[in-house]
Amino acid sequence: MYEIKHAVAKGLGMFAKTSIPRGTRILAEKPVFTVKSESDVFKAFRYLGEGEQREFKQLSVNPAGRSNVLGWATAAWHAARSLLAGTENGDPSDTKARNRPPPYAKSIMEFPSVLNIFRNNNFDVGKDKQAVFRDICRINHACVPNAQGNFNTSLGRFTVHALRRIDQDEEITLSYLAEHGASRDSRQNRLSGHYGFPCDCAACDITTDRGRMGEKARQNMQARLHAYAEQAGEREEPDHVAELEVMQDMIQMYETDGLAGRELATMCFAAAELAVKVGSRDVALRLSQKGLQLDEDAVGDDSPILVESRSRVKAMAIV
Ligand SMILES: C[S@@+](CC[C@H](N)C(=O)[O-])C[C@H]1O[C@@H](n2cnc3c(N)ncnc32)[C@H](O)[C@@H]1O
Repeated sequence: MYEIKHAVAKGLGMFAKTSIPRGTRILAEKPVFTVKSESDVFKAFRYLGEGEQREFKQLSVNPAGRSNVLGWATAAWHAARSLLAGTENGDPSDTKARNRPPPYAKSIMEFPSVLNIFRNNNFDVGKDKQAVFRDICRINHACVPNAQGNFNTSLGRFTVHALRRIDQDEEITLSYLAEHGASRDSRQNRLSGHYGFPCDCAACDITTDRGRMGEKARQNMQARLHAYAEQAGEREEPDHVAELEVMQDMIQMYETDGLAGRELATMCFAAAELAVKVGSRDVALRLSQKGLQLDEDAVGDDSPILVESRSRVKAMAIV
């Protein structure tokens, strides 16, 4: 369904080899390794096989990232700790470790580049863990992505689903951000600050009508949210009708901009709950069905996330 090839200035990227319908599971990949914190990265890396280490080292490096002096010092510290605590001469009670093959990477000097690659390529897989994947790590970011990645705990794999139809030869994109209503500046700051790259996606290109319209819609929405929050602060009781209107406008803004996926699904469920509170059962039904469809497209019907969303809708008792 996909191939990995050059994506101009972004390095490599993942492209559709055929037209991919909305909701399709494009891939379900097992992590190369999973860690709970950066200090475990070198250890995890050392226990990869030689081939896997080679593949890991071919993932993209971030020259502008946190490879500064402090970064190198932190890296060296983790590496030294990992080598000193190494199980070669380490804890004799760790029987699992004794049965493992010897680690391949032994040099502290290797660690800064390992950490840089990890930082540039890890994905959250829930329970405060991060993982690195062979193919998924080649998927570039877009602020209005056409696919979404989620960790499916029952499969033990990270899945990527098409959020809309993806045309043949179109680049498959994910969003590295958790929320998408923010202005271009704040998205750019977050992506440069956290991931070290200036985003060049279509939504960030304000030289085009598409980019400008999306930006204007976000700014209007933020002004609306701000005004609503100020009014709400002055009220004694919450005004659920006004709140529902704001949420519906926000949902509409996301949809008009081409955003879909779990964030929008969650907004639909929250708005449906408000609609139940104000007695608009039809609105609640429409919003909750939309939310379930968005979730199913983003995670697939074997995902525990969808099971949870279905229970959330069931608890609204609207059908
Ligand atoms: C997880 S990797 C994605 C795959 C990478 N392009 C490669 O060659 O392996 C993340 C890196 O890709 C590049 N990248 C991803 N999305 C981008 C975007 N929207 N604009 C510019 N660069 C991007 C950045 O260099 C970023 O640090």
